Amino acid sequence: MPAIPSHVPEPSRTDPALIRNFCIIAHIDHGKSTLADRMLQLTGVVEQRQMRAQYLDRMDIERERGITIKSQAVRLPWAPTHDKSSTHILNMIDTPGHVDFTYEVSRSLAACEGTILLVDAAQGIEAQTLANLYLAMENDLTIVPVLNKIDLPAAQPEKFAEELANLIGCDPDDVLKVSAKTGLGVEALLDKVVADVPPPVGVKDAPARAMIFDSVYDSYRGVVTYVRVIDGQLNRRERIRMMSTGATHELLEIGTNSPEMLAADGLGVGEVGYLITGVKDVRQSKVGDTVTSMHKGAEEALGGYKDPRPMVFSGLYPLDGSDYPLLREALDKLLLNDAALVYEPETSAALGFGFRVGFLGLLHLDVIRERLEREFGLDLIATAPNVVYRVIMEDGVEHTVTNPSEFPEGKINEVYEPVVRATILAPTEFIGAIMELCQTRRGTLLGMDYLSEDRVEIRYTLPLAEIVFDFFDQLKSKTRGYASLDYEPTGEQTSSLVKVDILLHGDKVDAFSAITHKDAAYAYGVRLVAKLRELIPRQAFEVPIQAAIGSRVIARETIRAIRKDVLAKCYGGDISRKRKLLEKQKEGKKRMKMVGSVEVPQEAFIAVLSSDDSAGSGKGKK
Ligand SMILES: Nc1nc2c(ncn2[C@@H]2O[C@H](COP(=O)(O)OP(=O)(O)OP(=O)(O)O)[C@@H](O)[C@H]2O)c(=O)[nH]1
Repeated sequence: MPAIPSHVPEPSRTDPALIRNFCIIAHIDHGKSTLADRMLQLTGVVEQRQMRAQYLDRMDIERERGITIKSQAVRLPWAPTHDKSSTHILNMIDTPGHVDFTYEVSRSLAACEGTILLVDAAQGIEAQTLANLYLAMENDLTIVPVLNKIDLPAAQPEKFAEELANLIGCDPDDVLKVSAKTGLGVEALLDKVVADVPPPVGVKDAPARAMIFDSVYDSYRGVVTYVRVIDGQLNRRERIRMMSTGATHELLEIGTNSPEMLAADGLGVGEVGYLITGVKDVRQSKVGDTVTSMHKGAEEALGGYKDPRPMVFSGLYPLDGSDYPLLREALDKLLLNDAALVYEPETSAALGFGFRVGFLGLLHLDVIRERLEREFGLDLIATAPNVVYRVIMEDGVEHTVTNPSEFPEGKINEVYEPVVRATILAPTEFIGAIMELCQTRRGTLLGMDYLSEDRVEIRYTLPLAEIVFDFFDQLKSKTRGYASLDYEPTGEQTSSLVKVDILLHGDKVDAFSAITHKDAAYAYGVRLVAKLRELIPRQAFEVPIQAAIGSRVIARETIRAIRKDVLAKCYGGDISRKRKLLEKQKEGKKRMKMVGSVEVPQEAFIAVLSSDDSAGSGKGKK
């Protein structure tokens, strides 16, 4: 491993000609984090003994699941092999690979001039490789194609080099072949980044403009904001202005990450680093916003700022009602670090007090839920995830529905649901199975391209609601795990959607209301009613369970009555035994929820909401 270069240029005074800003885009598990680790090691910024796998993924959940959620930037000094005297500064921006976080990927790309397109040499191009490649092309980035994992016996570097070369229009020989695991070829890759990625261009004497590409809450220092300076410079202690809100802050600290924070006097053209202003909430320092100086600042923001918009909603309820204040506190804390999270209090007749929470997608939902349970010790029930509907009434009044039980009654003119453009990559033998699945999910075929003889890219428009449930699991099982999926929101469409209510003894159970396509309503009703009949114990009176659209019942089951006499067994006069039985019954009652006049065990709610074949359970992540 090379030693740390003796001369590392001063952060604020780096000549832009020596800077290379790049990121790594890859499909999940193709080895981005491992490659980043190797680069940290080779450039000497992390010493061998401090090295731990996935150095840049700091959150526990990221580490356990092996996924990157928050992007990070790190400054790597590198003197290319052919000229050891010119130390360059490579700013590597690690981007999240998952579809829920596409907006963060696109911001990270906007902070770079080049990107490493990393593809697993045993897998080939996958859906996210393509999605990210298109994003990189839109941003005019120089693309450095790389095949990873060439140490694997199953690797087919020649075949996939051809595939990659066809895709981006280069020579197969220009595709670098590396092993992020062993380090083979990684030095050559760093040299190629220096040679191929253009240095940043910006106007040194112009008013400062820096783009925020990440913003992270730190419990000691407040919000740490990651920026790329485009024009001018930002200096320590000056007052800065956030251009989307006009808010001004004092720049308490500015510096670079190597990979730990290193304070500097300022950041100049093309540089990547962090800012600390003492703000306590990432919403005050939004990804995509432009930072400028308060005095003689820039007039025009850098384009592209967009507020994150929640796509999927779910109700979160504490199992133990007395945990409600704790849940509120926990959500407030997570909000500090997550500008995409939205929530508001909600009450459910069946589940009590809780929150309706909005997420970017299913992975985001899973991560938040897991953090609430793990970091705050909460036991939660989550209602089936649903998308956001726009309902226009006959009198022109418009409703935005984020909770199925609030779907308006009365005369409805039109219902709009969000749609996505989905890209599926798979071996050609599965084309039939994939098309069948997409058709049953109300998909419209957009097109199909062959990437090579045996791999195909299929594009569909699909309602988001059909994807958020178990689509990905189904796709995987129908293609023996070979298909990959990516999707991006593309707007909305009108659909024949109805609300199905579930009634217990005539009372609606709000937690089970669902919005479905009218053709799927009957199946949903029948399934839920049958399941509830299995799960709800017999009561002292007969209980009908019905599924209904408005006042029209579409499915029905009945729980027959019993006379529940726990003391019947206690013939004779053994008082202590009687007392024991009565106490046991009292304990059981505590875990019951009353829905109208019916006692429903909490387990029944959990079983229905968490089972795979209900209206969806959040298991469709990738
Ligand atoms: N054999 C071999 N395995 C590798 C190589 N690079 C990465 N891996 C393994 O591939 C798996 C995925 O690697 P990661 O670096 O976590 O992948 P990633 O692309 O960062 O994944 P996300 O963060 O989820 O997007 C890990 O088990 C790595 O050990 C390689 O060059 N050779």
